[in-house]
Amino acid sequence: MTASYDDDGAGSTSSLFDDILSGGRSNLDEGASTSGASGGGFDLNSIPPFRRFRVLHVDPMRTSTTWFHHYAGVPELVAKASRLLGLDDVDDIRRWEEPQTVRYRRGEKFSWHLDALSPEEASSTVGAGQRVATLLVYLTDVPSEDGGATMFRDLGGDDGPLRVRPAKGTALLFFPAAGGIPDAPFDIRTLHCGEAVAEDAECEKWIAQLWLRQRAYKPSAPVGNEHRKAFDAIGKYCVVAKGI
Ligand SMILES: O=C(O)CCC(=O)C(=O)O
Ligand SMILES: [Fe+2]
Repeated sequence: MTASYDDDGAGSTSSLFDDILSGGRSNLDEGASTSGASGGGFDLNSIPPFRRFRVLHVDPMRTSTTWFHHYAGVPELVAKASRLLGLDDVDDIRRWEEPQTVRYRRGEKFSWHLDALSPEEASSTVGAGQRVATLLVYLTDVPSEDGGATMFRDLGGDDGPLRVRPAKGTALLFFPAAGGIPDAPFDIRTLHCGEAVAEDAECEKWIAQLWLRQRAYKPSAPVGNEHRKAFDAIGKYCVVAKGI
């Protein structure tokens, strides 16, 4: 279930992680926004290297913090994710939801949940349909004593849930809506959580994540985010996208 996210020559993966990390860590408190792309008296979209959109979760299920990115801000990530999934044309690249970066500080977590969307949302003929793949890239190492594992309740053994330990540069790919009970809109075996980072942890947990939908997805954040604006940049990393 885990896959190495090593580069195959298309660019430096570690610099991608480092860019996300430095980009995410600086400016963290410079005007968070709950509902729009600007806040704190300036436009968050203007902050390099990634134009970001921060979501403050009101849901106690999730106490971490999420930033939404322009596709054009993380073309290497989108390109490599597309290659990993075998997506080979423009219409498929349009299926990605907004790339996101998530930070978990001490004590922060994301409780048990399914990534698959509700039957109503998934079966609607308008919109992008179901989430068919989750790609989660670990941007930091989190040692086992510091918690922070991605845990799958039903995929473990006698010792409890399957625990995927965050290791910088690795990725976790799973399919929230494939298989499982016939005709069900999700696979219950993918029930998972982001374990709380220990209260005395020395490190933070950072991940990047992407969700792939069945059909073309219309991004809602940050303002002005569009797949097509990233096509040229994606083409630098993704051979199949070069014909765009
Ligand atoms: O942080 C994790 O390990 C899991 C995150 C997750 O499941 C999600 O964001 O949907
Ligand atoms: Fe999830």
